Amino acid sequence: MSTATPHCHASTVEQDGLVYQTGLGNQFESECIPGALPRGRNNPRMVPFGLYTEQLSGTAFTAPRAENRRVWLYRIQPSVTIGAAESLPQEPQFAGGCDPRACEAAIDPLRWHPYPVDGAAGVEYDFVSGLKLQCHAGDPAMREGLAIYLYSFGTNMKDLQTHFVDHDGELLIMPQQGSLDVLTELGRLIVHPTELVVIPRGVVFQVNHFEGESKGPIPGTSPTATARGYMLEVYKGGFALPELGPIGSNGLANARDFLHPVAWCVAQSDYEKPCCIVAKMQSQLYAKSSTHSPYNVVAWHGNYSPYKYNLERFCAVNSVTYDHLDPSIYTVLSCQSEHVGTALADVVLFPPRVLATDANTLRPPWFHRNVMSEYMGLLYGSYDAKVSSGTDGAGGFVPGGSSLHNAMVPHGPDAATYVRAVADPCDAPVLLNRGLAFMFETYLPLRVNPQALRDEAWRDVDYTACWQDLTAADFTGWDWVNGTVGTTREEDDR
Ligand SMILES: O=C(O)Cc1cc(O)ccc1O
Ligand SMILES: [Fe+2]
Repeated sequence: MSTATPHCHASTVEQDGLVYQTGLGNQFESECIPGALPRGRNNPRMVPFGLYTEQLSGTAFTAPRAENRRVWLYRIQPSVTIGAAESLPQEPQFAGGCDPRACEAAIDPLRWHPYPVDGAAGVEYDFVSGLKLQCHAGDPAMREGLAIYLYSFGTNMKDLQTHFVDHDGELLIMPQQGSLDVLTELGRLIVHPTELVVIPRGVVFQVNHFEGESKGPIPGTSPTATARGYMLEVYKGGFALPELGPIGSNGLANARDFLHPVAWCVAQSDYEKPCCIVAKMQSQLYAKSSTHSPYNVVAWHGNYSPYKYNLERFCAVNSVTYDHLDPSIYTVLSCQSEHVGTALADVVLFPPRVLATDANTLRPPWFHRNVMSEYMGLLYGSYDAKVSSGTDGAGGFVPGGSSLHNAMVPHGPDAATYVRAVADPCDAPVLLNRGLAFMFETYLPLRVNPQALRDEAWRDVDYTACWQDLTAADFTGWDWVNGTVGTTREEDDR
């Protein structure tokens, strides 16, 4: 019999000097002052240290157990002590001068360069005022739909003493350039490019530049540079891991790679400082002034918490025989609609991977028209369906850029990619690692911010030219009258 002491690995990890709790969907608990978290019950009359108990729910009380999300917060003062709200002018936040209801239908394939923020002007924005609505569907008042934004900022929210809370939706933020220091009621997360962070509906948070070393594939991004990236807001429900079906119980994004913060409370000396909480409700912005910090949660337990995930941990599955499969195999997170298998929003990754299909498979994506709308972004490098992209200096689909192929809108590989792929003998598997692209896919047709349609410095107005060199299949000499009559098909013509 072994006499060795068994090792128990606590399910926490350390990164950038912070501790995170691992998993997704499990019940977490954390206290930043020992003894602050009540044991054995949720709302004792005598709370340790005289803290106040507050429950924050993310689903209806009666939602099925598997979907039910809520967190118990033990805080210095309850959230209701924050002052009354005053409405703010609609502009410039969230709309970039555009009411989501004023967004326009888009029927052509669309592509954008990174949002042009000129140096000095860009620095003036913080995360909230630097949000630019790009596309939108549905209505937060009906809890149906989503919105897609770009963000860019040079100013820290902490320097303005501002915080943000979204009553409308769960937020998924993907930095493309510049690491983020995200402070939330439940704790702090450092988020680097190639990671994503999810902020549940109703959680107060603040986004600042990370003052440590900015990581990710874009080296040398200094803390004072403009940070930029993408943000997806779902008006209904929240994100969860996709079902795996016949893939089995492992693969794609593994639950243990999701990192949740530990309780983090502002020091007593910094607590009573006036600040402003910007709140969004039904696409309208409000300002609430507070005499104290919202980061006063000393302990919490539950399963409704922000989290981050490193996209480089994604375990991709693909065809190892023939044919290019549907991109749903790369789903990281999904926000389902009532219709089983149909997403309000899928977050899909195109990770570095081996292409191992046989010699008679066209390796890039096929031409297609999809009932779902496809919004794409590029985190670094280039994307395999677009030769005219990335580092060749020719513009096209570049890091920080984006594209939209709305419901049923035709698209596919550009002409240069197609010609190159047909000529490729595909006689061996290849490692495809030229970049990292992602897609937000939704069953709703999207409407576009009119500015995003008209701003010629932002929109890539020549996008559709990339398909114009696809020449017609050549049937010269074919007898159209008699040619097809009575022809038989070879049985196995692969
Ligand atoms: O349009 C795109 O580039 C995204 C995409 C990629 C793919 O491999 C298959 C289908 C698809 O929509
Ligand atoms: Fe597509």
